[in-house]
Amino acid sequence: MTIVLTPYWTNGVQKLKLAPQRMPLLFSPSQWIPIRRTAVKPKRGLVPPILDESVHALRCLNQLRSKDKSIEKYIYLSALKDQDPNMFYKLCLENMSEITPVIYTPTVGDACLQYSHIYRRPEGLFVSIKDKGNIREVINNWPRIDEARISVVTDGSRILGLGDLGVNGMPISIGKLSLYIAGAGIRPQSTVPICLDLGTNTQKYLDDPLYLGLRQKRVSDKEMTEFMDEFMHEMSAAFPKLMIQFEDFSTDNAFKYLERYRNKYAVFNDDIQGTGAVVLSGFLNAAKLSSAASGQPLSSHRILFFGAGSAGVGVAQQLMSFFTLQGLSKEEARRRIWLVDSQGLVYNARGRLAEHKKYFSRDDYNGAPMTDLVEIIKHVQPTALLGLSTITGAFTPEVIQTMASINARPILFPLSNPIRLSECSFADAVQYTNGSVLFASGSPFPEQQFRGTTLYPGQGNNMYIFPGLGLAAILGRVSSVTDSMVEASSLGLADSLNDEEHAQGLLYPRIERIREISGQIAKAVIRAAQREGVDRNESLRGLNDVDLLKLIREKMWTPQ
Ligand SMILES: NC(=O)C1=CN([C@@H]2O[C@H](COP(=O)(O)OP(=O)(O)OC[C@H]3O[C@@H](n4cnc5c(N)ncnc54)[C@H](OP(=O)(O)O)[C@@H]3O)[C@@H](O)[C@H]2O)C=CC1
Ligand SMILES: CC(=O)C(=O)O
Ligand SMILES: [Mg+2]
Repeated sequence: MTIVLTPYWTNGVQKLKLAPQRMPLLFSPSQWIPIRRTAVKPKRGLVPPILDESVHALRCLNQLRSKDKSIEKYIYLSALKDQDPNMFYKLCLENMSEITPVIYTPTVGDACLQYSHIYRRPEGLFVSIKDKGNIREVINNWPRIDEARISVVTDGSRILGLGDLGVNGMPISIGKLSLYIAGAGIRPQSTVPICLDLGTNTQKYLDDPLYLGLRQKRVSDKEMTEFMDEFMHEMSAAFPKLMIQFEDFSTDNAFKYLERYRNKYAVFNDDIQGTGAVVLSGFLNAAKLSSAASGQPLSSHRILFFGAGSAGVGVAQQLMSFFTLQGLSKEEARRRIWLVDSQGLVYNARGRLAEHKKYFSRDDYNGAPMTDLVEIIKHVQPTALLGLSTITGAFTPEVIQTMASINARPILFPLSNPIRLSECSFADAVQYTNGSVLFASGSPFPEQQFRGTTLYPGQGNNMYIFPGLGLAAILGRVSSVTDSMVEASSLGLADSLNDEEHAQGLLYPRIERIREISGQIAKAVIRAAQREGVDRNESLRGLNDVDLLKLIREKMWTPQ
């Protein structure tokens, strides 16, 4: 333990105090300075004579656009957020569709891959296996404990579809929280990005002299569970008002720790539940258009998942409610879903299966393993093909054409991230279905011209869900995040398409409307929490819907 000069702010004035610190001056200004600091009038002579805010926004935007490489844009925006958070979030809000792909997928994937090389300054909290037994001490170093409300926690073991990146996963926690702030007006000082360092099994990083994490293989399951139990206990003790979002844990641990903590703490897994909710929402809109074209009822849809990890199975679980909402029983809903993993079609007679695949494993097929996707499509006759496999280009022209040959409007959702791992591009989906495709991808694709018409791709990404869900958790002071709350977020999103978006055949609303949408989602989620009795903010219970929505909007932080 060392004694260091710790900066703090009082009445807009920076001061220093002597304080014991484990991590001396480890925090960037945007984390320890109250955001209102930029409102303090600078002294004469310390800024240029004419510094108009709106002109300065244009100046920042021009600087951003002058960079050729996405990673350079990421680095620029990261510095801007550190130096002038108000300007950063103002730019985000005014240019959502341009900036989201830089601070989030796909570019955040590159930022993670290169994190140890592009690293400039500390941001977020690192808790390592070496801290086991003393985790409270590390957490107590966080400079704004009382203000913390939302944390995104990753262990870096499955970052997007890029594999085990170890401590290089920190930018995913940072990026998700930037979207919480931009998308739902969570106060910046309420957010806590966390990366757990439990080692990495990626040799390239262990050999990299610049790697920022521990040089050791991942710890055993037993040691990780002991660590996680201590971490969760200390987090809830230090931050009693915090909701935790688990992000990009490898599939087995994603399911394990969600089940272990979901009834004890306010936690939610973005890859299982957030992805499930966003896909259910887009699927509800796509299925209506598909059924209108085929004349078949909504309940007759058949969904084939290519990829059966945390995301694939999480979405499959959530899509059960698509069918139960149409009046089918759970068993009937289950039978309308098929999974494919790296060994092909998932069915009981195939042999031992991972626990998370068992529920959807088919008992109506006993033949030889079926591994060819075209053959599987011909066997299943799906109306929808969803990709969560990390296999680039798995939806080949033949796969897409086969889907088009059996459906008037095939639903194709290649959802793997980042963009280079997408199962197909929007251009291919349009070309090989003759423009009939109902499309959503995990990362954004450009619109396409087809026979004189502009066709728009959807972005089926959990970024539409978690900001509103998190805002609801904070305002409703929920004790846990229930399945009904997750479903409510999905239905709230599905309902948020406006007339213009409907007319353009969109499956998701335009990202520019994210604040409005997050407000609607937050309202729906708070109502669900109230119905289930997990809300602890009694003052919201007496509000009618109009007043609740008004209050939600008033509570959103806005850059000054
Ligand atoms: N759009 C969104 O909002 C989100 C997208 N995702 C994306 O989903 C992807 C998957 O994530 P996650 O589920 O956690 O990852 P996993 O690695 O756990 O799952 C991948 C799945 O794909 C299967 N698979 C791998 N190779 C093949 C193959 N050749 N043929 C068929 N199936 C194959 C795996 O099979 P097996 O089980 O046999 O190993 C596994 O079931 C990632 O790219 C991630 O970015 C995740 C969350 C949100
Ligand atoms: C979007 C997201 O959470 C993922 O790809 O993991
Ligand atoms: Mg994720």
